[in-house]
Amino acid sequence: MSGSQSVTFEDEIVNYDDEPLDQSQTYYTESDETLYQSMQNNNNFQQRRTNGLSMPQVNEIIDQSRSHDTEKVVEVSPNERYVRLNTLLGKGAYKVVYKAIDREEGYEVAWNTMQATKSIDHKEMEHEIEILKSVRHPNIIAFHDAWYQKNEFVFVTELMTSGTLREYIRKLSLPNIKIVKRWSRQILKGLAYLHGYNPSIIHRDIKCDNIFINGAHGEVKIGDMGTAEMKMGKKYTIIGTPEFMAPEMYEEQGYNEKVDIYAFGMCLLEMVTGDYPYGECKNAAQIYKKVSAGIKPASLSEVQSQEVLDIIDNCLGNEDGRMSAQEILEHTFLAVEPDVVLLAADPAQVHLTLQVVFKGMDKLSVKFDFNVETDTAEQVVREMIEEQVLPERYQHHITKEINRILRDIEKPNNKASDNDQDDDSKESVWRRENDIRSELEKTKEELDRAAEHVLEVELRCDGYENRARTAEIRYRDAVRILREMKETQQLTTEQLDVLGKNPRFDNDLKIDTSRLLRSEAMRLVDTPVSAVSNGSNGSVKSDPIIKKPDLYDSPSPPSTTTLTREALVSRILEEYTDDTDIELFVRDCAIASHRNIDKAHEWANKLKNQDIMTVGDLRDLHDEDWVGIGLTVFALRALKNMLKGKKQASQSSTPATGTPISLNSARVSPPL
Ligand SMILES: Nc1ncnc2c1ncn2[C@@H]1O[C@H](COP(=O)(O)OP(=O)(O)OP(=O)(O)O)[C@@H](O)[C@H]1O
Repeated sequence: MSGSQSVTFEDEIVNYDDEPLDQSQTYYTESDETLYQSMQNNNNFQQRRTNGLSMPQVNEIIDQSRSHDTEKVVEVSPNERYVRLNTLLGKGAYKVVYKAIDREEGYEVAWNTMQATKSIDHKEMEHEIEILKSVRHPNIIAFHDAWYQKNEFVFVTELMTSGTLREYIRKLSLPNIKIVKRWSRQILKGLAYLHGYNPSIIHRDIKCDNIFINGAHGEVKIGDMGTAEMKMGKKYTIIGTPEFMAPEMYEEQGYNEKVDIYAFGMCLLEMVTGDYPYGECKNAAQIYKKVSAGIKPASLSEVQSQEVLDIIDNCLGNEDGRMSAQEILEHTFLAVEPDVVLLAADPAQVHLTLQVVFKGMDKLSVKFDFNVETDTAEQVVREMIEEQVLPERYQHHITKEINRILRDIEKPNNKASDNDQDDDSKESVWRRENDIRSELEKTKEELDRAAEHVLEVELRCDGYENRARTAEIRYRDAVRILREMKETQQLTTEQLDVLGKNPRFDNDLKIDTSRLLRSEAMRLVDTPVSAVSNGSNGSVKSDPIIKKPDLYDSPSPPSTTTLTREALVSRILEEYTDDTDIELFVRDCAIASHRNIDKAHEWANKLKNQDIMTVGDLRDLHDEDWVGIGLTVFALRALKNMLKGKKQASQSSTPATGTPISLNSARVSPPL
């Protein structure tokens, strides 16, 4: 326990020049105006190096405590609120500390006992106790109660579970820089609180032995407030632990709360090096000499981090240039980057209220308005720095934080608009699909119609092709027949010339060659294409003379010239186009059916009465329409056959003479 023992330090420190130093002892002088001084009844607080309990006595207490298997109550406070257990927590130069229980609140506390050699000034003590009671900070061990009994001063404080920082440093061998930062921040926050108290409270014995840890949560708290003193003007009492005492504490002009900053610098040095400051010194006097001469602890050379070195240098430097606890907290080494939080926003999320929050440094926190439509993070932060509302070093970080908030605000909107867009695009896709589907159906229908039409056209084309082929064949045949007929005619003439005066052939010789021509043409029209094309029909090629009797059986046709009949044949052979005048067609038809021109007019008039003006109109007629025209069955057949390029006679008649094919439809047709 030597490391945590406190001892008083006489103002004539030179007396201890050769005495070995008991590290971490706290020293007091007669001029000190502390609680302890008042406790000594009119400045009778004597310098001492023990607290009245000898080490054997302490060890005996600890042994006694350990020998008890279970904790038990051994003492009750005068107000009966606190009960002391037989569990010893530790012992310092002045104090023996036990575990106790606050019966009112039900939690464990520390029962600190300190021997008083003389009676104390109760009035002053009560005043100081009230101050300590009013000190409330998460980084300062809470003071609960105090009383004086039987030459013993007792005060109850918050219980810390994990010992002191110094013990922890020894345990960890060398705490990492993250832990050092965390501890430092908490110590400085406690100090900033004390120093900011009105009036300021100077601890005067800041050292790693007086800083306690609650291991479960890593909480660090400043303890041993027994040396603390309200700053009512400068302080002159030489009090503290030599290694941690600022040079001004030894000087006549007095000191202020900055002595705690000096001590913190030594704590930081111990934290980062693991070495006790001035470990190279044998006693307090050597330390004093070095401190007075401005010689820094040797372990300072072990400090690696320049930032840490800067802070320690500043703390150990001149009192006036020493930073305050708050300023050290804001040093880049310890500064916690501020957060920017969104406090409020209008429904449209245009006008925002933001706040820059410095954790544990509420004074620095800044609340400001931000207009999303007109402001930019960069510009707003720059303005705040210009107005010295924000430290410049946070410019980049705060700008980034504001932009992050702006992005977060946009996200839900984006999400919403994304959703809207999704819905919109879904809708439009759905619409497009529907449109495409109906378009497809329409196109399909059109395609079907077009396909039908194509089929029709193809069929028609086939028909035209067939007709064209047939017509060509007929044409060739007709040309050939004509040629043959001409030859026949020539032959007949020659035969006549040869036969000369033979009367038996006289009538025959009078045969109208034009009638022969017409009959042949009609035969051709009536002959199936196949028969014509392959020439299998022997009658076609037969000598027209042989057929003479058939021809002569026919009634006399209207008188026409050979040329007219040739034209008629060729016209018949040609396809009648749809726009062929109905009169022309009917006339041809009448001629072909051996009817006279009057009959042709009669037929044509009946057709015209039915608005049938062209061959096309006639073709468009349905079967039932034909009946309504008012023509005779013969006329209808003649027209239909002519229209189809056929002669009804070929389908229905049997030649009267037994000849294979009758060429004259009129012969078998019913009389008109
Ligand atoms: N609040 C506490 N909770 C738990 N243990 C404590 C508490 N206060 C003190 N102790 C234990 O008691 C020991 C002695 O306490 P402290 O160091 O305050 O005594 P001291 O006599 O004032 O010492 P010094 O003046 O030499 O620093 C400590 O080392 C610690 O182990």
